[in-house]
Amino acid sequence: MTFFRDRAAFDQALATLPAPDEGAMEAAANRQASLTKPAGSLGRLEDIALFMAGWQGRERPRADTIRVAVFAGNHGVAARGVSAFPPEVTAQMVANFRSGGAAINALAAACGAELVIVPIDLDRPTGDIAEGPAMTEPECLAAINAGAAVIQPGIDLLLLGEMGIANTTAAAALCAQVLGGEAGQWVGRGTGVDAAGIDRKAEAVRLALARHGAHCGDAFETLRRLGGREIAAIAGAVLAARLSRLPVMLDGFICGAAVAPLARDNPQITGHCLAAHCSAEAGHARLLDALGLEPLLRLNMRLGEASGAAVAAQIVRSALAAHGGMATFAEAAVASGR
Ligand SMILES: Cc1cc2ncn([C@H]3O[C@H](COP(=O)(O)O)[C@@H](O)[C@H]3O)c2cc1C
Ligand SMILES: O=C(O)c1cccnc1
Repeated sequence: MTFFRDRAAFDQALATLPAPDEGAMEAAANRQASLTKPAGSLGRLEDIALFMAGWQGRERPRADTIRVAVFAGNHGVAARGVSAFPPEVTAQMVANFRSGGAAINALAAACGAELVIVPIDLDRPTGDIAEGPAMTEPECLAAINAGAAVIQPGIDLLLLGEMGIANTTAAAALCAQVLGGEAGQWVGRGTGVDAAGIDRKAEAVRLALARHGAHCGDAFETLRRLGGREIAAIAGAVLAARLSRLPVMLDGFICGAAVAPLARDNPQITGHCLAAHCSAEAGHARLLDALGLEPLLRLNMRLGEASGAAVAAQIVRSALAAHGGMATFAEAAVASGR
């Protein structure tokens, strides 16, 4: 499916983002104020209900149909020894997702979500970003469109995640490029590399920035040069979701890094996004801060696969259950406060 015909269509969409439905948010806020509880006593659950109301355009938003999309891609930079696992694991984990044995299978089932697995050209790893661009323009556009293709009518909330051995290195490169700072501030242990592995990651990021830094003029070019197929797909899904006013739950460090180039071009892009959690990956807290996203959870997770998003979706469900299901002061004949 071609959602974005060419890169100009992608740029155009990013430049003209729709806003949430203010009328629905106001109606939801009025409803919140009438529910049998002290004002504000459900804390961030109330904010989540208003957020969902605004993007769904409903006073009582729903989280009945939750879709989890996990994108997978392989990375040329893996050859530099930047992951604790070999690149074959990407395809092996895709098989595991399909047979139901991964963490995301269990966690998606636990939150009643439908799981969609999107491997993108696993037998064609991206170029090593330390030596050249990750993707050609058609490859990057195809990956972005593979991401956009998971958006369909009838979804209430979209959870995004990824699988791609070595993708914490690509994510660190994106962060260093877009947000600045030393490579060493953005690289972490990923799947569990040792100190020498972290040094190799930082060196790969330094080489990538030296090669591409001056050419990353916009989001598309930054994703094309430094990203990866699954990362570009996440960016495409986030942007296409926005055009349909579909709220999105971002998973961990790699998901956030996929959004960072978009946010540099248009900071409003995170408006329809929730950050599920702050992962244990070194740069994630700083990245969330830069994106202006307050994570819902801090569970010391560092898996990816949308695992954190699936856990956090339960909080959205709870928020909407309270917002939609509680009685008002008038209905319950409870005296309201002064
Ligand atoms: C068995 C297994 C399952 C995973 N599920 C997600 N990841 C996570 O680890 C990878 C990133 O870490 P690095 O940059 O160190 O390779 C990504 O595939 C990410 O989703 C996994 C990694 C492994 C090994
Ligand atoms: O933050 C994440 O999502 C993450 C961290 C390490 C490895 N894979 C994913």
